Amino acid sequence: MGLLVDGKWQDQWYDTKKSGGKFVRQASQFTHSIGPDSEFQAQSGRYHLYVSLACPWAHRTLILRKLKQLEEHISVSVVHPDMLDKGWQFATAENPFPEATEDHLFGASHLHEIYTRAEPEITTRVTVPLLWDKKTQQIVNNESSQILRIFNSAFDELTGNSDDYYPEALRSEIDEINDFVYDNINNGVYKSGFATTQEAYSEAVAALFSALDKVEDILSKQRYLVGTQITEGDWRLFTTLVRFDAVYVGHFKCNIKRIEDYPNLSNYLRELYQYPGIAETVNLEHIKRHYYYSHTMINPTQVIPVGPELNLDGPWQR
Ligand SMILES: N[C@@H](CCC(=O)N[C@@H](CS)C(=O)NCC(=O)O)C(=O)O
Repeated sequence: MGLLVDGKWQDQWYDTKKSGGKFVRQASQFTHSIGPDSEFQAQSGRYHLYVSLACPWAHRTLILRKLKQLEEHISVSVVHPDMLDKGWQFATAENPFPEATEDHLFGASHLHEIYTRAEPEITTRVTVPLLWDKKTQQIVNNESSQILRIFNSAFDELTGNSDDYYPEALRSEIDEINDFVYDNINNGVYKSGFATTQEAYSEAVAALFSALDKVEDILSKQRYLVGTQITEGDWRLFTTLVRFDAVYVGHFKCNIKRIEDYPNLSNYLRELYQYPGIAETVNLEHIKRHYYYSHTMINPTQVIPVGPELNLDGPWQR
């Protein structure tokens, strides 16, 4: 784990000293869009997505890529789940992992090489997801929430798929629930797990479970977060829920309850997991391995728990 400073890799864990033990997530640096008004046009085969199957932020983009039938238009490289002293690395013949790949574009050994290829003097954290433009050799975007919006609509003419996960009429409701879910749940699990003081941890975990209680209540009255229609808000929540009982309960100490203990959240989770195409985007082997093996500050033995038994394929009722 580390970051690039002036284009040089530095091995360094998140610095929580300045923030009283709290984990503060940094803003993403590349925020271009794709479309007629952009230098980045929607073209088949032009873009490449770098992801980790373990990462909830990258997972969202894989879900939209699948739902919007973009797989044949946007190629993908999948990093190895072990994110160690040089950050995200690619699989190699000596260091393979099922479903992890090499860097299909440049044969790089680490993801930070892709960032410095775009900007040799860059100072940044080296995160997934990352959307790369093969034509201009630039990074288009490394902010998952924006990549979702790009995938939702920018390639519709190419694919003929106009399914809309951010419909105009629901935008303000989606924005509102997204902000709440992001701050308290998506990022809330990280704020709990990466906290380095009791106070910071206790505060984050209380906010997390109060938010889960609120979402449980919403889902007791309606099928999806903003009503009867599935939207990006649901997919953004899903990628945290599907990791929760397997990793966040134990590794991040988010253990007041499990998702399985919430009747509506657990049924909703199973419904979304079984939505056509989604289960194949979920890789629990990468998920468990990444968190338990990479975060040696939290789990220095790197021992990966065997359980829990999950029931994602079980029946659901909504
Ligand atoms: N704001 C980014 C966050 C992405 C992110 O933090 N990804 C994690 C993996 S789950 C990462 O690559 N972390 C490496 C680091 O922070 O050094 C997004 O949503 O796209």
